[in-house]
Amino acid sequence: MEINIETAVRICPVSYCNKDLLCVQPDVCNNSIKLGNLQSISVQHALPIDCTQNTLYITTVTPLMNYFFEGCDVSIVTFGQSSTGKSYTLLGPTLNCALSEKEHGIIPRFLRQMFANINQDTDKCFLIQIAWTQICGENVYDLLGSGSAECHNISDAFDLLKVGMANIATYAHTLFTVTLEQQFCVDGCVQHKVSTASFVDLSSSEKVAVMDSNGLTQYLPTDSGLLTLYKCVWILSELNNTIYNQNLVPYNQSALTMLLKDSFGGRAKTLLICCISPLVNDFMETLSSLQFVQRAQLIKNFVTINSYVSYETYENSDIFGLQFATNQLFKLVSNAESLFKSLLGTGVIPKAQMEQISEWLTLKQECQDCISESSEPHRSLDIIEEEIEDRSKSESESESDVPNLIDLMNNFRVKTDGLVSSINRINANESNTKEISKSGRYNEYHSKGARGRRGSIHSVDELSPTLFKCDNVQNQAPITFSTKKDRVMKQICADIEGYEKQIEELVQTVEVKEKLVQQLIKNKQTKVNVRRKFKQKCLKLQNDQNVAQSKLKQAKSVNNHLLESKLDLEISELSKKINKSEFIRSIAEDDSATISELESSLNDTKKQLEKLRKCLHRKEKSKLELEHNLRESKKTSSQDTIKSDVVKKLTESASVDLYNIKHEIKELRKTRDRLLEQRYKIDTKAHSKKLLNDTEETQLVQYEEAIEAIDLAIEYKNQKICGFTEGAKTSIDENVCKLLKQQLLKLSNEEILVLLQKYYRKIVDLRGSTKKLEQQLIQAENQNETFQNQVQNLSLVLQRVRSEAERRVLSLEQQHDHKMQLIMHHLSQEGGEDERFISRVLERSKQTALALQVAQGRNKQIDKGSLIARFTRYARHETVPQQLQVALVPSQAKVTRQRNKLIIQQNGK
Ligand SMILES: Nc1ncnc2c1ncn2[C@@H]1O[C@H](COP(=O)(O)OP(=O)(O)OP(=O)(O)O)[C@@H](O)[C@H]1O
Repeated sequence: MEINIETAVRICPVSYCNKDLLCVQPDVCNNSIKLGNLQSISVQHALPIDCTQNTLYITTVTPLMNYFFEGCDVSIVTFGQSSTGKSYTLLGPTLNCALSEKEHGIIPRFLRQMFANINQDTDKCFLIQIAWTQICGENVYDLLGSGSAECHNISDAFDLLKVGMANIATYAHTLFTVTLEQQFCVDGCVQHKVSTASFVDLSSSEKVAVMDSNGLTQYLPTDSGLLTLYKCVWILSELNNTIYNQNLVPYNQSALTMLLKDSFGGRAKTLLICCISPLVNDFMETLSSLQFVQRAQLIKNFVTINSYVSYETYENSDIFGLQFATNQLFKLVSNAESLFKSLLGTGVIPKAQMEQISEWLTLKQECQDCISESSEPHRSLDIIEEEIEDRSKSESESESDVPNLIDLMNNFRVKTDGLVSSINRINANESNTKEISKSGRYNEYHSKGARGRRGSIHSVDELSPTLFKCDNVQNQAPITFSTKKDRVMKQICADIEGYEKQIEELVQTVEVKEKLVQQLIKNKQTKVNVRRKFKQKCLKLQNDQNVAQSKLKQAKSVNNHLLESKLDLEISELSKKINKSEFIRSIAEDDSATISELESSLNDTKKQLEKLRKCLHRKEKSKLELEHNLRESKKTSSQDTIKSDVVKKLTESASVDLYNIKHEIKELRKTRDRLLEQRYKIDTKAHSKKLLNDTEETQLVQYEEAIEAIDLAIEYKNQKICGFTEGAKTSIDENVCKLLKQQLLKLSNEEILVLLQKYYRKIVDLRGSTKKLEQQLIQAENQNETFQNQVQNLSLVLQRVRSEAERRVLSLEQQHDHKMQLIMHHLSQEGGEDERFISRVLERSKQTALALQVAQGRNKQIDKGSLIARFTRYARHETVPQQLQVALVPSQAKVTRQRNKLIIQQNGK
């Protein structure tokens, strides 16, 4: 669509109104500018002298928005003398005043309208990128500091505007671009439209008067960019052809014109806004600017819609759907964010809700930081995409080979189980060894207390109750936390190992494929020679056969039986030779298709390799991060210990008479040690016999409870020493406690004993079931870990089997091709077609025919798990020619196929 550059003229308002000093007047009705010399210049939009920013935008820019959303590039260029309002027209007065919407220039208004349109259109998916550069002479600088930036909403865009405005230099041309990418579904296909809106502020420049070819004075800018633009505009305006001869237009002479190529004589819909001064003193400048406008409006641009359709598959459409949904969510979130921010500003919201809102805003910011980490928006989405892709690929592969895989998996499971149980045995031995070391274990009792439940049994000299409390909380929480982290770390390490192995496999496969491709390419010419030679030979033999046949006819007609039988023999010999030659021609077939198939398979493998390397890189990064976290948490805990030590010293310094209580504690500790010894005896028995009888269990509980009671007593005394008077908080109501005490006092000794026995029995039961539950939990955890190991091992082994199989196929092909090459080379030489040699070739090629058939089915590996099928076909002895079998690496296992099942047998079994 050819469209002339559209022009608008805006006259800069002056503060005084002495009409005698004004040299231009807009004729709004006729869209012309009347000059003081009575000359009149027609333009598309002669704007009134008091034209507001809004009127200018609605009259000139709004129609461009439709072009933009249709997929056309649009360009708005402001041009004119210094201080005539070019920047004011595009942006508004200043950074701060730009906050007043009334004063907003074209760019903020355009952005606002664009986002309003986008928010209304729920059927499309949009992607917006903003860039802002300034051109100083021949240098181009980025004003945003980040190249182009993705924007999700108007506030993102305004933030960028502010960044750019703060960086603009005084005498520089600026180019602000908004790129809009739209995607939507049409008849199951995805339609894409990509359009760019450029906003160019051409800086004014000093002018020099020059005489043109007609003897008229022209004022030309001294700025190299503007001068080249003048030249381009003049040339373009003189060319009448719609398809301009690009070589005639000196776009390449300056950076500015190269950037504006599409705006002047290119594919954009362009609006040129000329800002002029009405003052008599500025008349020559005004005239010069209007002459430029006159020239520019003669230029025809070839406006095109930038759109294309991608025929994405169902899965890809789904991805598109997901992207679309994500985009919508982004919009919703940003709408909510603006709403919340404005609500916060009003100050009328109750405190609790204010807190909720600010929490929401913080969360949103955290999410955004995650997504746009290192200026790579949607980076995490990419990762997910790749990983899903990988997984779905392997899932779909496994679906097609389910029966085979089940056999394979069972086989590997047995191996893995064996490994796991042997590891368990080793672990069990280790723990037994630990138990045997009595002193070690006994010390453990001392430090941990009964069943390790209490960490409070410290000497008074060591610890205060307050610290004990801190210790208890602080020691436990990080342990679980770091254990979790350790697990994650373990998983990451396993993943890294897996990726490294897969990469190693693939690197080997790539090497083999590359070698084969090179070999095939190298041998191509020899095959061409053989084909040509044997084609000629066939023709010659057919000729001889025809001659012999006509002789035979003659012999038959004269009943010459002797000649007849001789000729019959000759004809059958000839036909045999023809067959042989045909066959050799066929085995020297053109393998261009094979080469291209192999090349594309090579590319796929390389891509896969690249993906794996990326995954590995990501895992290594996560590992480093996690290691850093672990170091940090260790640091924190050591800081806590230091803190505890300081408090401890402070407590120690308190002057309290402790002697008596210390003595009591000593006594209590002695009793506790004796009880611990008894308890240890039973516990050792429990470990050797595994199970205790009821009496022993009761004894154990008795000891434990007694130890716990002593612990409490020691703890209480410790608290007393440290001046911690508040008694242990109990959940039982004080009145209930009193009541209970009264009732207990009424009981006789015997009754109390019975009560205690009942209490102990209950405890024993509870402990028994807790023990069972604990054991079950440990078992479940172990099982879970075993399964995870199995799955990981299986997928690795499967991957290795696949890669090995593929390499084996490739190496077979390589060997086969090498042999064929030797044969072809011989055949292509003079005298190489002697009978004995050809017969040998025929014999060999019969044997290799099946291998060739398989080789023709190359690249199936990409179509899900058929690689395994190929592998098994090769491994079957009856299908592999004998010569090639010798060259085969002896296989570790024999793989056979029965219906849909793969059966793997170890050699010699
Ligand atoms: N139409 C207008 N209404 C109100 N103020 C205007 C208008 N045009 C220009 N101004 C004011 O005139 C001053 C100069 O305008 P501006 O900086 O936009 O000119 P410019 O052509 O970009 O100048 P330069 O080429 O030197 O960068 C600014 O203070 C601006 O606010």
